This record gives sequence, C-alpha cells and structure tokens, in this order.
Amino acid sequence: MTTETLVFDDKQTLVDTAARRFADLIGAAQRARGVASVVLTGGSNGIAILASLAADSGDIDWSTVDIYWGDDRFVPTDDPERNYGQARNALLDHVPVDPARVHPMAPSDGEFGDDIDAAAAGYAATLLANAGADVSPHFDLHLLGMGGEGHINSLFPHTAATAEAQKTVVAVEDSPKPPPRRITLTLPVVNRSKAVWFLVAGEDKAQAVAAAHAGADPADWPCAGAHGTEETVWFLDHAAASALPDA
Ligand SMILES: O=C1O[C@H](COP(=O)(O)O)[C@@H](O)[C@H](O)[C@H]1O
Repeated sequence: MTTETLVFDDKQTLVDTAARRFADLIGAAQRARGVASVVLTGGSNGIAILASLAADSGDIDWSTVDIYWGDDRFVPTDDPERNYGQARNALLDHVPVDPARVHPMAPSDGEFGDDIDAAAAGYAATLLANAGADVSPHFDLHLLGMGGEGHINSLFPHTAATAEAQKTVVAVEDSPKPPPRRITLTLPVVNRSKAVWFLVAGEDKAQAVAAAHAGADPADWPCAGAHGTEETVWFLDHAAASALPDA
C-alpha cells in the first residue's frame, strides 16, 4: 500500500489534477474488468472534482461505472444540501451513466420515509447486494473531503459512528456540522477501497492533515483512520499542507 501527498498551488489545480487521475484510474479498471466503482463525497472539493470531470472525463465509459456515496444528509429529495443532488447538478446529469448503477442514499421523503435507521439499513442492503462474497464492495476509488476537525464522510471525532466496527452504514442524528441528520459509510467500508483519496484545501484543515500524517488516533481525528488497500493519496493546497513537518 502506498501513501502519496501531493501539494498544489491552488484549489482549482488540485481539483483538475485529481479529476484527470480519476479518469485514468477508472479507465484502467474498466479496461481490466469491464466495470469500475467509485464512492463520491460532498463538500467543496468533492463537488468541484465532479464539475471538472463533467468538462473532461477522459476515456471513462460512464455507463459501466457503479456510483455510491460515502455519506449524505438525511433531508428531503429536493433539499440543496443533499450530496446526491449536488452530484447530479455537477456531473451525473451531464454524462451517460446507467441509472441502475447509480446508488444514492435515501432522502427523508424517500422509500423509508423519515425513518433514518431504516434508510441506513437500506443502504447497507444495497452494499451487500453488490458485494459478491463480502458485506460491501471493494471500491476502486473512494473520494473524501475533510472538515477542519478531521471528519470524513459523516464520521465526526468521538462519536459512535466513527468507532463502528461491525455495521457498514450507520445513521447520524446529531452531526456537529449542519444538517444534523445524516447517513454515512463506516471506516471498515472506506478501508475496503483500493484507492482512498483526500481532497483538501484551506488553512483551517492544516491541523487535521498533520494529525493524520502523524498517525493520530482516529477517535480524535477520523481522517487518520482512512486508508486504501492499494493507495492513499492526499491532494492538498499549500495552506492545507502548511502544518506538515516538511512544509
Ligand atoms: O459535511 C460534509 O463535509 C465534508 C467536507 O466538506 P468541505 O466543504 O469542508 O470540503 C464532506 O466531504 C462530506 O461529504 C460532507 O457531508
């Protein structure tokens, strides 16, 4: 397993470089196996990379990409906070995905109604149904944004969701970052991904970046607990990298 830390002059260069490498990784998986799988994330850079891919997808065949989400906000279908809706606007409405391969988390007015635990269990069932012999797929790529306190997906410091070792998907009722109700993949699922990429910009993220690189306890800094089985890549701008020892 390799770990790379790449530092860029500005956020747009970071995002565009990650988008080109995304196209190369997914294209290579499709050439090898005919299909590929990716977990999308929300947040500023998580959506910006999708806009970059909408402009230039390289040789990705979108019709054979399975698309999942690392987390989503448990809000109504049309709520602008929903990561799925943001991903559709930025990318999925502009490329020829196969709707049967797009796997959003349920909204709060969806098939499970306002029952967030049932919605989380429903997403666990979706993962299981696409997992082969395991409990969740081994994704080709899991994208991650990160909060200044080190949260990834909706895994916040010192929470049961971050400590979860058995369930693949859990409900979060009291997210410190609004909106409070969310559904999230857990660390064991993130860590079944072949590649885990962090997309992080801004000085407010520098302490969390440094903590993860120093091998901090994931209970304190959830970002420190996420690794790909083949590669972990940190795409940073100079501000986010500013607390690293060799910055
Ligand atoms: O709430 C969330 O935040 C993180 C990071 O967002 P950012 O805007 O600080 O980059 C995001 O990755 C996650 O999916 C989202 O739900």
